[in-house]
Formats: sequence, C-alpha cells, structure tokens
Amino acid sequence: MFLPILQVNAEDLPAQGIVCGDPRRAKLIAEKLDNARELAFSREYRVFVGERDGVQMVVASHGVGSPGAAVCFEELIKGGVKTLIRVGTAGSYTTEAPSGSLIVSVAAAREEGLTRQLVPAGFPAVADSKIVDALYEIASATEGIVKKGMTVTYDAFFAGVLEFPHQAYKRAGMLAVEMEIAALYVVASLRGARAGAILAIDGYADADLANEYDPHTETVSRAVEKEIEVAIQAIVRLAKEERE
Ligand SMILES: O=P(O)(O)O[C@H]1O[C@H](CO)[C@@H](O)[C@H]1O
Ligand SMILES: O=c1cc[nH]c(=O)[nH]1
Repeated sequence: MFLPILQVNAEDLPAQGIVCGDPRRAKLIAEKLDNARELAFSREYRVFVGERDGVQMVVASHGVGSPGAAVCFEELIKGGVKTLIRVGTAGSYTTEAPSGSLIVSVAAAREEGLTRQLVPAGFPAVADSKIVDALYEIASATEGIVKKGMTVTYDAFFAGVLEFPHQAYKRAGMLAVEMEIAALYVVASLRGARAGAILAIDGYADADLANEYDPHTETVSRAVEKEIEVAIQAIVRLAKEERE
C-alpha cells in the first residue's frame, strides 16, 4: 500500500516509531540509529527507517500543529505502525520544570481544533500507560529534572487579543503546553495504536514568545538529545517486551 501524503510504501514501515515536529530533528534521530535510510521527504514529512539493538523503527517529522500532524499519524498507523512516541518541545507552566527539563505527558487537554472534528468533547486524550512507564523510568535514570503529568495541546503559538488559558491550566496543575500531543493520543486511540510523548522544556509558556522564544539554546539542545535517546531506548524496550 502506498501512503500518498507521506509518499512511503507501507511495506517499508516497521511496527513502531518516533515522531517529532522538525524535519531536522527527524534526521538527528535517524543518525542515532543503525542502518538508517531516508524513505521520503514530502512537505513537512521527512521519513526514515533504522534500527537499534535489532529493533526496527520509523522516524517521521509531522510539522507544527495538530491538523498536519494528524495526517502523519493517520498514515503511519494505516501503514501498520502500532506504537508511536512523540519527541517534542514545550513551554513550561511551572518553575519546577525550567528550560532543559524533560516531561512525560500522561494525557493532554484538547485545546486544539482537530480532535473536536473527530470525537465528542468528552473523549479523553490519553497516553498508553506502558509507554509512559518506559519513558519515565528511562528518563529518570538520566541527569536533570524529569516530570510526569498532564500537558495542554493548543493551536495558537503567538497571542492575539484574547487571553490564553495558561493561568487556569497552571492552577489546575498541568505541566506544559505544546501543539500536537492531543491529536496523537486521540488518533492512536481511534485507530487501535498506542502512543506516548516526551517533551524538552524550552522556556515558560507565559513568557512573551514573540520576543523571548528560543528553542536553539545549548540547554534545550542537550535536553532534546537526551529525550531522543530516552525515546529510542523506550521503543527498543517496548518492542522486546512485545516479542516475549
Ligand atoms: O518541537 P516540536 O516537536 O515541533 O514541538 C513544539 O514546537 C513547535 C512550536 O515551535 C510545535 O510543533 C510544538 O508542539
Ligand atoms: O508550543 C510550544 C512549544 C514550545 N514552547 C512553547 O512555549 N510552546
């Protein structure tokens, strides 16, 4: 089966993989695998396959925002991918998770437009608990701050004239905001796949992003490197558990 948007043959896809927003990050992840090869680079979707410790995995970029990302998730799952981990960046809601921290998302508030076109408002966007456990356990063995909790998926990045709901979500104890996890969790639930996500914090969500956003600092790069390795190891562990 040919997947027309990713421009990939389903036969080339293994049963598990990693997704991320940035096509350059997809290349960075693929470079950490053995026998990596690029399958396609169409629109924002750059797709590689490679392996670690005998476990094959796909690595695909999904771009910025839930609608485009959902197209990637849908086609990967249609192509036979059953386990997906998002490796992303996010703005923090708490001083306990400053820039460079890692967050494992157990569930996401559906503050985006895509999933309301797929499921009723009460449908939860939740991670697979085995993926959460694997990510959290592996990440906790690394140096630095690692937290596990709920995150928010929001469409708008730069503020307009309306208030963002960040203060309310902060008071409700949510950890961070990004733009695609709710889509990933809902699409995975609907299509019978399992998903999880790990995020590198690149600043505070209530900062003036138009002036202060910088995801390219040394601190963030180190956290992204770390979360990539955590996600690869989690994929290997989960695939090996499946085989047993
Ligand atoms: O680093 P990625 O995976 O792109 O994730 C975050 O960064 C982008 C915003 O700059 C959004 O896609 C957001 O979800
Ligand atoms: O969506 C995002 C991603 C990174 N940092 C943010 O503040 N927001």
